[in-house]
Amino acid sequence: MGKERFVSYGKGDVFAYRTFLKPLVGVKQIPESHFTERSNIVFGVNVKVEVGGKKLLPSFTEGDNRLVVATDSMKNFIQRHLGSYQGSTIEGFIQYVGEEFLKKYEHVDTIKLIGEEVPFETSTRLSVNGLVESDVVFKHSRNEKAVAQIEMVRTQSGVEVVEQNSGILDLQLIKVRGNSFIGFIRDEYTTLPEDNNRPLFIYLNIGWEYEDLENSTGVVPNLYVCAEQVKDIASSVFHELETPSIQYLIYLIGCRVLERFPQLKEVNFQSQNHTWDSVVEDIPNSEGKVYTEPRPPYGFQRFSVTKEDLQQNKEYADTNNLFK
Ligand SMILES: O=c1[nH]c(=O)c2[nH]c(=O)[nH]c2[nH]1
Repeated sequence: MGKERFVSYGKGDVFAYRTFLKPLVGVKQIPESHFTERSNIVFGVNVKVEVGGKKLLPSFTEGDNRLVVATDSMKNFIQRHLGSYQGSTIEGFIQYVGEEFLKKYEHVDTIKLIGEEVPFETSTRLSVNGLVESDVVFKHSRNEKAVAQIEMVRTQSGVEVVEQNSGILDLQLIKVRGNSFIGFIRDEYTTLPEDNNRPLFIYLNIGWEYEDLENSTGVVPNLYVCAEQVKDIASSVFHELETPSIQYLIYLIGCRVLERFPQLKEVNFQSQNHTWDSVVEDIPNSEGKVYTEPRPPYGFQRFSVTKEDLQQNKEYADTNNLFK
């Protein structure tokens, strides 16, 4: 038997904004973060949907559109379901859309949804008590954003989730001192000098997977992992560590995330090195320097950290008195 042919189609950049979605309150507090809740006064999401199934084959091979749900209708389906969604998270929303879509269109066997946050930050306003957060004006943010993905298949008994993950995209952090990169292989190809004090600028995508799928939706807020908190863990660990490399930094960030959130089974990383190039090394009476953008190309790392890593790292930390 040959491999079954892969058939799918869908819609990208389905933007949907909901005002006054149910707030996410009651999340666990962690020492690395001030974050307490998401007001969800503005909830923005950019969804990509992809559906598949054997019955869609004739639409490709015969031009038979009888079982084609127009991708335009998929867009409407997603947007209208944001109006009826009762929860508070992107994960919960895309799971709801997936379940309802497979219920509505019985000839569709699989659905994959990616939801990227369209982030809005709070802004301040002047009140009689001084500066306070506005509850009506928000600032469109071009910084990092939360993301979630779910993949579901129809089975004989119902619908099964075959993959779920959450994450944060495009987190960009600069640490101005306390970073080295030394001790790497020096041979006939090496031109990079050893550096005891580099301005380390990193781009991070961080993903995480739950032990138990149920916890990913935020229905039990205390067991939901907020991207805002993972971001704060990343910057906190970056601050604490005299970084010998990005490789070791992301490993320790992963261990800390797993320590704070035992409901996760894995944390994974895609990092990029965008360390600035030096232009002015010595400024009189100043610790400062002048830098510019690095020349291409850029370096990158991919790594996943699991519970076993956390255990090993704990033993190491205990014997070396780290994180005290
Ligand atoms: O943190 C780093 N890891 C590397 O593997 C590497 N390679 C390189 O040229 N610079 C860096 N920095």
